[in-house]
Amino acid sequence: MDDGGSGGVRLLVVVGVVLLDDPEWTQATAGAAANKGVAAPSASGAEAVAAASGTELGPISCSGGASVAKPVRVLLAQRPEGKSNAGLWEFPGGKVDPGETPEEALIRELREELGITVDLADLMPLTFASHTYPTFHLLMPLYVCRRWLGEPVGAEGQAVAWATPEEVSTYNLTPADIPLVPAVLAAMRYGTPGP
Ligand SMILES: Nc1nc2c([nH]c(=O)n2[C@H]2C[C@H](O)[C@@H](COP(=O)(O)OP(=O)(O)OP(=O)(O)O)O2)c(=O)[nH]1
Repeated sequence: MDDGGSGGVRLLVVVGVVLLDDPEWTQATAGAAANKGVAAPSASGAEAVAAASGTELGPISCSGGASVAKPVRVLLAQRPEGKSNAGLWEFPGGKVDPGETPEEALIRELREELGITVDLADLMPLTFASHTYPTFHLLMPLYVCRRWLGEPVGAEGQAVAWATPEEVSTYNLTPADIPLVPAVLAAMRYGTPGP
């Protein structure tokens, strides 16, 4: 088959997640989460991650006794030294192993990388990345998740940070992730269908 003269491409399938700490969603579904025995992200946990990663929390200020709503935030992970794209930020996830579905791979990666447990029903497809790197072509389905069990930490030593919509574009993202930003911001600002 004609491959366009490129000599063939090595396709790498990776899954990623837009993990959202969404205070409005958490309030709206706290009962449902409790019924399922699955914890929605707690503010204290998110604050702990932010503190550990040196990230400033978004504005939680009080004026005349009225509290200002906390912003929705997305979890970004920094690629460690010694790996490709070291120092750049990405969405948590990783490669799909042979015999795995993308969702199985993502659930496994999130347990290994962040120490959290995610239910298949809480993974909503958002968009995908399709990007040519020098040695492979990356195809990455990107999911949204607003509910998980545990507090996300950089379980493999990687830095993690919670970013507000305004902060997302201040992070140096991997080249494949830059075109994903509008869809991620849309999910943060306007929500996505699903649980
Ligand atoms: N998980 C994840 N990977 C991404 C993103 N953007 C992006 O270019 N990638 C690339 C980086 C890696 O080459 C590959 C992910 O594979 P991996 O998470 O198993 O990475 P790895 O460091 O173990 O692999 P490698 O770079 O050593 O080959 O996809 C993203 O947002 N999330």
